[in-house]
Amino acid sequence: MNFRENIQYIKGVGPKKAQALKKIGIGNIYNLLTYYPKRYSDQSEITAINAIEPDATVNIKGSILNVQEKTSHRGMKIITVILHDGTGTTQVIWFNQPFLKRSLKPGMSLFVRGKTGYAYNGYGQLCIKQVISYFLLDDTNNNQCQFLPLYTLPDMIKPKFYRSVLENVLSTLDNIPCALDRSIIAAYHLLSKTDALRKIHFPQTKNDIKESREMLIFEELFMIQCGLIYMRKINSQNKQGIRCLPNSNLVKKIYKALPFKLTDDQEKVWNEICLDMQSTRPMQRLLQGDVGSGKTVIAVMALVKAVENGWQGALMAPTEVLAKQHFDNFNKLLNPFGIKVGLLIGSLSAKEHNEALQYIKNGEWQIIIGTHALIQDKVQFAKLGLVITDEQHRFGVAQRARLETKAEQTPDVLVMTATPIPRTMTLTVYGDLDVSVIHQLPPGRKNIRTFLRTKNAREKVYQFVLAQIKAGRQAYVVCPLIELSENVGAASAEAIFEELRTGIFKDVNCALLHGKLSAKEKGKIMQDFFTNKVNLLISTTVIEVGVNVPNASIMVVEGAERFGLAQLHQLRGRVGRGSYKSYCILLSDSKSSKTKERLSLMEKISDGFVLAEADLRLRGPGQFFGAMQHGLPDLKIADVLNDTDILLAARKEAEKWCVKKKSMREIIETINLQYEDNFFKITDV
Ligand SMILES: Nc1ncnc2c1ncn2[C@@H]1O[C@H](COP(=O)(O)OP(=O)(O)OP(=O)(O)O)[C@@H](O)[C@H]1O
Repeated sequence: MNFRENIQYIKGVGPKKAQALKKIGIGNIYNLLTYYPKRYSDQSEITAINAIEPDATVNIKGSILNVQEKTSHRGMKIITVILHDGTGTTQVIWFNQPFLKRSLKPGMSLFVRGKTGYAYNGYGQLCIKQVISYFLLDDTNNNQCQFLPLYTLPDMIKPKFYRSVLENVLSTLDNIPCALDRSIIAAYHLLSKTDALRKIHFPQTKNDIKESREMLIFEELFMIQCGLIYMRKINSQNKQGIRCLPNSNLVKKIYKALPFKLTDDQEKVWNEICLDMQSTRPMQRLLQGDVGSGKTVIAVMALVKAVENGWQGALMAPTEVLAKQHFDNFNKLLNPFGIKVGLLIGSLSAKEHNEALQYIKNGEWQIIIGTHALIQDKVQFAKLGLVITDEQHRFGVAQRARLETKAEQTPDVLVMTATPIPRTMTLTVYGDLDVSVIHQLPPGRKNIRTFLRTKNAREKVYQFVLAQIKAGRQAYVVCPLIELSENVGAASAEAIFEELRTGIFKDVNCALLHGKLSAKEKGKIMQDFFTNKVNLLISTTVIEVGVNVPNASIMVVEGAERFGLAQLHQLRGRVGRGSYKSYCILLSDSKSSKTKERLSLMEKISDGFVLAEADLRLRGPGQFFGAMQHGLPDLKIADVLNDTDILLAARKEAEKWCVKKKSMREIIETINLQYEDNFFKITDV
């Protein structure tokens, strides 16, 4: 069987349905097999119609008494089925699926899983308002299993059809590539891959679901670990890295010129980096440190070390605001020592841009700070020896790799992140890197006092902000994006800006910062904020990463419920960066007890790692990972938080297997099949 065969050619699919399936990532047969059910509906758990409660998800079974089609005043087709089960009758409502009128007939028996609510018809009857899945009970296909797999499918693809396609493919399944060797399958008492795939899609018992999940989770985590270990091996063994000498004059002078003494953690990390840079093995290191823990100074020292050894160093920041900030700070510190620092960002004029390219190419610039602009094809370095990416989760692994390829010899790579990543996840996300962590904050930092308040307290909160500003401090007000689109977010920030600027803060210099502004405008506003010309900065999350204004001591977050904890912690890290007592006030009117619980963790926990762990537990890895844009392929079935035991076992096996070159070929074939060559891209085995 050719697992890469286009799904379009499977019996019954055709071009239109294939297109719809492609949108959810199913382009070929292998994708189809590994598109796993989101959940299972236990069909034996049937709710009697007279026991239905509002706002619940229920399974009901009954016979159809009547099928009606209506058109709403907005032109939407509504199909209403009256279903009777001996205890009572209820309506089941579908929108815009007029074809149901033909397939559902009085007298037929129907299974429906759906959300309950009150009908819009004015009589307020309880009904099934949102159908999740349904099928006719006389349909033998569906009657067979107690556990009905539920998939997220496009409207056009009906669950019944989808299952028939799957059944068709599974019935002819042979020789499916499996990353796990027979000996691992036996040692861990796992199902064979073929059995696991059959049972995950067509389980007969609860145990089938459990066993098939175990096998597929093990295989998935094993593949990710093999990929990461292998990438690291290729980087470290086959490539000759550059070798720096032990620290000499320049590094020592700049170390002395720092306005503070490094913390013990900073010292430890600096030593680790020095050792990496002094070895011929290319450095591949992740530097994790909580917000404000002082990672930047470590980056500066590493860049200087590269320069002292005759190399160029590049630092790639996630935003122009941040690149500019680093550029200004680095220049202040390094210019007196004759080190040339340059800036390459998208908003340079054509002339400046060309000059920058020239200076990078001829080696005049020794340290180059930039954004994504650094990875354009046009950028050529004279002698790139060190690549630092700041906030790597905003780039992908692939982008990091692109910057590395701009060097003739394999450069040293340092990835910095302020997103505290729980330990179990570091292994999954950054399994290809060595890890250094700065836990300590610089001395003298005061805890940022955090409060959760409702909108009733808003007036009082802003009075407090005003008092702080009058005392000479600066403040941030962060507004959420209403939709995912930055456009809409700008509108909401705009409204708050207008309200504050013309109201309570009418005598204060306010500015509005959001993603719709040009990079130049953004730069100007940030400059005015750095120099205290602007006292109150109203902003969307553009300011989230890295901005360092020690005089800013208070932050108000509007609509705090819209942010994840990790993100709130990042935002909060913008204050408390100097010696002033600092505050973060979260405004939220959310009624949800879960949301309140989540936000109140911010009041209690100041350690970013502890908070990230809590966030992960509350929101689940999907959203946590989603927000991080980690650059790894989405896990198809494993959940790194709950599957920690399997993760550790898989890691152990992966380490053993990656030593054997011969067996790696098969594993990598499966990896490339599962992730469609778009993550690991391993060809050279
Ligand atoms: N050892 C130290 N002693 C005193 N102050 C320090 C020390 N290290 C760094 N700082 C100062 O602490 C502030 C935060 O440092 P830095 O910007 O490097 O943090 P960061 O880890 O990059 O934070 P973020 O992730 O939020 O960008 C800066 O003003 C910096 O000058």
